[in-house]
Amino acid sequence: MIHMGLLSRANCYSVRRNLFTVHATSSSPVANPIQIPSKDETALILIRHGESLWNEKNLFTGCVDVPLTQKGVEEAIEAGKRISNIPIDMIYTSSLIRAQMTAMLAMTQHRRKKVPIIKHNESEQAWKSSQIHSEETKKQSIPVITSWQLNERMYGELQGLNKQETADRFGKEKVQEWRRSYDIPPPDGESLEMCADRAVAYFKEQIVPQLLTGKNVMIAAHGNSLRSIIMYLDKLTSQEVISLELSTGIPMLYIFKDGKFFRRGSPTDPSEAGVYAYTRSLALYRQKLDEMFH
Ligand SMILES: O=C(O)[C@@H](CO)OP(=O)(O)O
Repeated sequence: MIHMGLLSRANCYSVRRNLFTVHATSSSPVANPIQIPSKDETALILIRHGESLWNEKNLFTGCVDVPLTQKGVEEAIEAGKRISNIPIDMIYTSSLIRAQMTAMLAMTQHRRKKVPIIKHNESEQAWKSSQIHSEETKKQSIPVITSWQLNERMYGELQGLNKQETADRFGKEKVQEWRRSYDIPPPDGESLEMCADRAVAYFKEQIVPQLLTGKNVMIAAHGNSLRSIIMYLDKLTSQEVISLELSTGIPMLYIFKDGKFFRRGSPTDPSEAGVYAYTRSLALYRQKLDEMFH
């Protein structure tokens, strides 16, 4: 049992990180600590970007394109170590720099040392100009596809506002409703449902076909675009998704087998790809810690 009163700030942080890599319910421990998918399986890694400069300042960020902090850089490198043994054939990121930085920094740690290369798809000319003309070199590279559909939920008129000040002004409940409810959008912004309409559609149309052809995929994206994808993968209800909280920079692993997704839960040590807080009690615990330190 953890006594929060006894925890120093530093301890709390590490407890929080460990807490969110442990799944409190279902999935059994993974027998193989390296978690390499077997032949008829492919890996899907989801990772929320590391801490950004606006996460640090506690500002609503949404689609504003803010880079990582030093801590975010370190989180991305740490995440890379956790997944360094898992094969990756394709990377999808949002069009925002914090997700792209996270993917690239994580890949610096990968055992296979393949080169992640951004495929410029903004125009036919850009695509053509970035072609590689050696099959051998292609084999040693990992295509990185960037897409706005994986961007963070657009936070509308809240973008740039301080989260605490907004809660003081509009009330904690209202702000929590904007931040976590499924279908209530913040003023002039996207609800999670609206974000899911583009992110999950993109996942089904673009990413699932890659998994079906045997490619191992990593997605580096955002708190809410990933919450919507996880909601789809884990068949969470609009009520359940309210409690789903994603920490920055913790990679999560799914195995795709026979057309189905299996979440790899309960990692056997803290250096492995983990899972996020899925239970209401863990989410509430995290909220308490957030309130203590923000
Ligand atoms: O500000 C944002 O864009 C998001 C993620 O940092 O915030 P929230 O925690 O409300 O989803």
